Amino acid sequence: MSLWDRWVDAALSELSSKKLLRSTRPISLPSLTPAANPSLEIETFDGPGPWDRSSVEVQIDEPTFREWLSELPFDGVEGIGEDENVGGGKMLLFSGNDYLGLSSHPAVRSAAAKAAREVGMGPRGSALICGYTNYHKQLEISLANLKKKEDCVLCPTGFAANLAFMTALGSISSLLSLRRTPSDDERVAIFSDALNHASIIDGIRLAEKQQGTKVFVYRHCDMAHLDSLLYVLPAKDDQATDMAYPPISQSDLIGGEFFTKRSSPLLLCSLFSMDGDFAPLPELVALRRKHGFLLAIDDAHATLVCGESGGGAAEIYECEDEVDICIGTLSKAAGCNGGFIACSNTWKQLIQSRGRAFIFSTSLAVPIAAASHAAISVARKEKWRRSAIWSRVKEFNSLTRLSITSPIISLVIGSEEAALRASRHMLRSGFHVTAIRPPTVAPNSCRQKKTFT
Ligand SMILES: Cc1ncc(COP(=O)(O)O)c(C=O)c1O
Repeated sequence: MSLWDRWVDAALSELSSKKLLRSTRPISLPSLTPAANPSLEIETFDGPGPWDRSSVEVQIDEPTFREWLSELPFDGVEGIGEDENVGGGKMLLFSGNDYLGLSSHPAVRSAAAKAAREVGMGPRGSALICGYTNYHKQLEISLANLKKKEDCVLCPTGFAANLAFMTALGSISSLLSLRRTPSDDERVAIFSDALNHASIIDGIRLAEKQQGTKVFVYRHCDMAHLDSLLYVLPAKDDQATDMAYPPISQSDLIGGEFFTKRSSPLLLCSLFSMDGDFAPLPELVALRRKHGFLLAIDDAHATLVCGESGGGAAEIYECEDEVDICIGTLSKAAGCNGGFIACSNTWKQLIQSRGRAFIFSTSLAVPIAAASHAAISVARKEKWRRSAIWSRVKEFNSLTRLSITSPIISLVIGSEEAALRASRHMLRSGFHVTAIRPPTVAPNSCRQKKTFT
């Protein structure tokens, strides 16, 4: 049992003694959809069908298109005259995150439609009150299997999943310092990549407000910097550093052993949404073995896209066992909506009892849970979808001689004006690509972000 497992156990005992431990009890709805009845077939195909077009083809009407163009700078050549037909109409989406095109898959549509017909949206309430059903449970099981974890917690969005995890994490030291504000050396040291997604950053800010954490930001993907930051933490248990994990005693929990290099969680995106680069997971795993931190990844862009069975970035590097917590979203390659945290049973209990973004939010509508479950099954079976997207990455590299490593292509252009001008050119050529600019990225690194879907 790791030190973190012991702390989570101790936090759960504390919650239990205060009668603050919460758990979900599913409401049983008629199980006529594949999400609730796994024996029902999910339709899959050996190659793309006409439905795949509808996930990338969108329609923009002319007034909207005209207004949009008028907000973008042009260099004289491209002025729009009052009477000029600017186009609009059909455009190809190069800006979405529906990497496998599952939002329009027949099995996903049918699961959502059947669930809506049978049960409507499902009980509207938070999961702890009445919003958790057999459909949600089924989805949690399939996500836990996909991520090779004991269990899973569903949240309304991926953003909420990061907030819920972080507040649960931030509650540990306050719970274990027994109502006192945790002293400096009782706080949990959180390590975060400089280019982490806004939801991780906001989650960390919330955790900081709970006064039980201290944050260290390391330079983007810079493992030497991370290693050096992990070393500057006071290691009070130096004689124990060769042990797999030092034994924990009551005085460890209460009396100031928190802020050691073993007590730090590390949070990062596995695939960074703005740069399209992967976190160096093998190096992180080596550092985890050296320092013993809790490794939590946000696998939002890699889930269903990476790995033989779509298990995400950790599956590529065969290090799923070394990832303690895997957070993700159902709004990208699953083509649906919602967030999740794949974790151990005990972490699930803690998140359900302390993760405010989980506790105080209405749970996913049942048709979304049913559709997401169908999307995961399809993505696991239709492996050709993953192969197709990775061959597009290879093709792009050989055509452009650029070396992108994922379906997210980030072309850094520089100034905001230049990025907007490039967007205008793409829009007029029929490609829906928007400029990414501050506050999403730094002022001088505005870019065109394109995604292969
Ligand atoms: C890395 C990352 N994490 C979390 C999220 C949030 O997911 P959701 O859209 O489901 O809230 C996103 C994108 O939206 C993301 O890119």
